[in-house]
Amino acid sequence: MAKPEVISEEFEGYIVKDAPPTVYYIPDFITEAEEEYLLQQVYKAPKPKWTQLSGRRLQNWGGLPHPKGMIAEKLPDWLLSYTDKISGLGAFAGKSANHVLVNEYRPEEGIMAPPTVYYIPDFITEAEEEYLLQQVYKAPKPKWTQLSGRRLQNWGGLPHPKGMIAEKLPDWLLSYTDKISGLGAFAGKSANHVLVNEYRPEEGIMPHEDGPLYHPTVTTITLGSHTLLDFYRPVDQTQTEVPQTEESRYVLSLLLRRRSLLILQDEMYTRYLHGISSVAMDTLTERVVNLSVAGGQVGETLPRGTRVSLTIRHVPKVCRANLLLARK
Ligand SMILES: O=C(O)CCC(=O)C(=O)O
Ligand SMILES: [Fe+2]
Repeated sequence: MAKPEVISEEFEGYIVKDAPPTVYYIPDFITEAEEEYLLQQVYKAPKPKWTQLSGRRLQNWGGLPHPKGMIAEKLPDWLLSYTDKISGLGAFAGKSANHVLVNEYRPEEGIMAPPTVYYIPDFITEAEEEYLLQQVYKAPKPKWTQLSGRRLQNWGGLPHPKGMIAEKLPDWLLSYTDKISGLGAFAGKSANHVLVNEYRPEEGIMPHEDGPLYHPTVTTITLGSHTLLDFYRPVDQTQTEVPQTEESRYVLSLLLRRRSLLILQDEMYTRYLHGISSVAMDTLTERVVNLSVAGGQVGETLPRGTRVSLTIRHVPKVCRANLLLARK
């Protein structure tokens, strides 16, 4: 292999041998005082600057990278002096760094996400399913919101960028949300929000992302009927030659049987869109990746009944005053 281009003479001694020839590791690049200063600045950032992921939390500086172009924001001075120093070493081939990600890992945390899909068949019993359906249909009519293709109930408060005004979950939901939180689905936090969706046959939900207001874990209890939850790659804005149909972006499906629990985390949640197609019957294919646990044969068709799903989540941003009221 050709001798790597050394970005700056003074680093020649720091090339990591046996690694791809583009790795430099520089011990004591900053002093102890600088380390302390940078940590101070990181922890001085306002709370909303942090995004909690499972296994780490992060701050994004400089703008959100996007296929169509980042809407650049000026880096704060405390970062600029370091990014300029590193750019000055030629690390970016004469360009300047304009983006910084701050990651914080506590002991036992890490970036290697654990498997991100859990499917638990028969998470609840038939009696529990019946009880939950009864409670859902006992809710007063105004609790329902009719959307095209489904109707829903919102419990726990309305998630909002400024913070959710939390409302206490009713006991019939709390026993299940607590059970799921107890499994560690929300990295030690407790679920505080439940969306109830009702789909009749031929109803569904367009491929979508759930957005940044939720902890990156979604857990779903399925009641009444199975469905297929489909995953899609987002539209690739950098690729314009070939039209990107829904079909070409389709990745895989999960069969959600009634009484099952689905736990989706991180990548599955942040990288792909999810949706349910508006059909009366589902045909199982080899792209349904959990057939062996969910039970089903490729080629089999399953007629849909009315499905009620409980989408259980943790909304990290809650208005403080109401947090106290929301507690038992
Ligand atoms: O019903 C489901 O399982 C999915 C619901 C969903 O994706 C949502 O409400 O955001
Ligand atoms: Fe969703």
